[in-house]
Amino acid sequence: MDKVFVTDLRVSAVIGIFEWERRIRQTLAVDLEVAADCAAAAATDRVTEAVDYKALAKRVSAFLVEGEFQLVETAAERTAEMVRAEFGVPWIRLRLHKPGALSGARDVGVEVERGQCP
Ligand SMILES: Nc1nc2c(c(=O)[nH]1)N=C([C@H](O)[C@@H](O)CO)CN2
Repeated sequence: MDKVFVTDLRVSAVIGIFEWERRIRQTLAVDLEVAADCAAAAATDRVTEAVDYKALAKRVSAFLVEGEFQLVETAAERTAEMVRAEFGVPWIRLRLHKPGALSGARDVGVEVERGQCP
């Protein structure tokens, strides 16, 4: 299966369950992979035949900023749903990191995988 991926996409967003977290922005980092037919894009050499990683990153960033989610689970699940619907991809794996959120740990987060590989 071919994939298009974006790694370490940094987004500054409201995220968290505590009252103090609702008043600030924190960094989220997103790694995502989506199933894509790279041969079809390569055959035409046109981005219109590809999953445009620039458009994908822009939309994911805006979605996370607008969402103001509490849990990283909710943010990951809703983002995966949105990408599948709007970009027409049959499969996605998304890791959402909230670096520095846990004292004593470098990173925390979740990984979700949704849909079927073609
Ligand atoms: N499984 C989760 N655990 C926790 C979350 C979360 O989103 N998913 N969030 C928090 C707080 O917001 C934390 O990041 C700030 O101290 C705690 N546990």
